Amino acid sequence: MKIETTTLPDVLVLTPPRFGDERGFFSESWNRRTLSQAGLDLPDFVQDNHSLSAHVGTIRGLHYQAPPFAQGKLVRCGRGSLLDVAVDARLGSPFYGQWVAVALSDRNGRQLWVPPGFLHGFVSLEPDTEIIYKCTAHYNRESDGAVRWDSLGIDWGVTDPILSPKDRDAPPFAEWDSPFVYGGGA
Ligand SMILES: Cc1cn([C@H]2C[C@H](O)[C@@H](COP(=O)(O)OP(=O)(O)O[C@H]3O[C@@H](C)C(=O)[C@@H](O)[C@H]3O)O2)c(=O)[nH]c1=O
Repeated sequence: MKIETTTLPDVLVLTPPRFGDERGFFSESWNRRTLSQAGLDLPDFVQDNHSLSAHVGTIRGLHYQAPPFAQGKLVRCGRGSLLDVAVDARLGSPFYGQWVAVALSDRNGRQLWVPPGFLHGFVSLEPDTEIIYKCTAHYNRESDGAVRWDSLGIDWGVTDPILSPKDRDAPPFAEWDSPFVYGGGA
């Protein structure tokens, strides 16, 4: 298991080994014990999500659930490729408003750990891109929120993305009241 840091210290890139043979490959996409032995103990996961973005340039994000339903997410790409983005939204954090973008694909097998207190979003880079992610809290519709994708200077590589109505109407980061507090156990 390869564990890499990013420019945001709490956001990590995990790459489980793949065992390739003439059939393809085998990989343990999640193994609590292996991660723990590597020194990383993530919170418990209670929900797995899977979505398909049919077209290149689909952006989903930037999303969050407010406490006490804040979610940490372990994200990977099941098919195609995507640019996955995490934004530190914890008031008082030295990295507040900073973001990291990591390319995840079905080829590179990389996973992004997005902790609670971070906004999450992605753009699809290929048709029929599938994202799969484990969550540390259940979906709670009333706590679900979004921040405008283009309000943080993130280089998505697209200027006219496909968006849901919710994401099109989301407030810009500067006009949004973050419910997350640094060190507040978001
Ligand atoms: C997120 C979610 C949605 N839904 C329902 C609500 C709605 O009817 C339908 C589609 O929801 P959305 O438009 O919010 O789906 P989507 O835009 O894909 O939202 C997701 O985006 C990524 C970036 C995330 O990080 C996720 O946490 C989630 O916010 O699915 C659930 O039933 N459970 C869930 O956990």
